[in-house]
Amino acid sequence: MPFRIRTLNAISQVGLSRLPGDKYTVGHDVTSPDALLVRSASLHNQPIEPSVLAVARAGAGTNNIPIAEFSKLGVPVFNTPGANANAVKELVVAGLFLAARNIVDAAAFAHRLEGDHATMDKLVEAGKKNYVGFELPGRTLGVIGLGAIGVEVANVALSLGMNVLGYDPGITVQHAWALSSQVEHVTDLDELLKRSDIVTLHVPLVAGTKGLIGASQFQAMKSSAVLLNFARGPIVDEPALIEALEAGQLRGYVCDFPTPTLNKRPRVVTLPHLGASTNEAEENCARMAADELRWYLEEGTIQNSVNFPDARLSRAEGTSRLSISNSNVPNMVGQISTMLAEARLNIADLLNKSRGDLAYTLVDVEGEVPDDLLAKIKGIEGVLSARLI
Ligand SMILES: NC(=O)C1=CN([C@@H]2O[C@H](COP(=O)(O)OP(=O)(O)OC[C@H]3O[C@@H](n4cnc5c(N)ncnc54)[C@H](O)[C@@H]3O)[C@@H](O)[C@H]2O)C=CC1
Ligand SMILES: O=C(O)C(=O)COP(=O)(O)O
Repeated sequence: MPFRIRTLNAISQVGLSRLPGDKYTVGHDVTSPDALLVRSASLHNQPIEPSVLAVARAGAGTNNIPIAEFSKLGVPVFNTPGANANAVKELVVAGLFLAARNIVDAAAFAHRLEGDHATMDKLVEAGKKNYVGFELPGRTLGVIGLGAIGVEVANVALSLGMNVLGYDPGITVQHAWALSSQVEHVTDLDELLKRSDIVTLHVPLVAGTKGLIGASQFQAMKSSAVLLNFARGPIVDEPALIEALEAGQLRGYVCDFPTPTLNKRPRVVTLPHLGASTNEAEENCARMAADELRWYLEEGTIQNSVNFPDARLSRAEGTSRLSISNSNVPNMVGQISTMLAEARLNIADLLNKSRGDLAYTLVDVEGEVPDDLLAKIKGIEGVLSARLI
């Protein structure tokens, strides 16, 4: 039976082509899916179908996915780290210039001009003084969040002649290696806010980052500063943002997330969530997400999950593979191996990995695992999901 994958959002064909037709049925209208392949569509407040074994987000942010709910059901959620970072970085660089040169308002002014050549020339010369900007070299950029995107933004800003401050209490070793040593590491968010001419956000939207930039952060910032938000709308407290703009505490706001309140506001530029919308990024993300699902469905391999540990076990020949998700509590492997021993099944290989409250076990068993034994394993207290591959 082919695996059934339901796609939500438009997923690049380049990625979908990694799911061969003889093994996969893929589409928007696939019923009883084994897996969901999603971009930004929200899975919150939707029933989780019992057929779902895995979820892949073709992209970075997983705030549209109820990860805790999927964890309780033993369902890994995958994302595609770094696959769209260059696309976002390029739009953030555009955002720096949009802000520094008043490009959106200036272009709108030019677009509205009417008359013959001579009239327009006069209007241009009279109007351009309203759009005088500033240059980037020597200005300070504060980067909040130094992950795949933040690191790229910080490094490119140095090449534009900017001074760069970086803040990320949870920076990974891998990203610290990729970050230029010329980026000044700041451990106090307020210090970054006080010293920056432009602040750019590159953190995920989670409970701890909702409203990360609020009234007191706007107070800390220079009144001439610009805030860029290509991460997620709710990371900035919108009422506090409006107040800061109206009180002259903030020069401008450039973001990727239009809202009814922000639209058409002076000194606010909203783009329609375009950060990852390049052919290259869409292909990278879709390819990676499709591979992650394929590896998991066909081999039980876990790579780039946001809730489960990485797990890979080379397959012992002539074996049946059990893929088991369980609570990270003592004696789970003991109970599983006892059941296999009682059924006179020999274990050829076994892998057990944990992450937080969750653990994942792959067991290669010599011979066939009967359905009633699989049902018994599923019935062990603490086993969240189990299947035979
Ligand atoms: N506009 C768009 O189309 C796109 C937006 N995004 C957004 O950008 C976010 C970041 O993406 P990546 O860089 O790929 O993710 P990432 O996981 O590589 O990096 C996120 C970084 O933020 C840091 N962080 C978390 N909480 C923090 C806090 N309170 N203060 C400072 N740093 C904190 C983490 O330690 C991590 O290093 C995504 O979660 C998503 O929301 C991502 C891709 C496209
Ligand atoms: O990867 C992310 O976090 C994004 O925000 C990209 O969203 P999208 O896939 O373009 O809907």
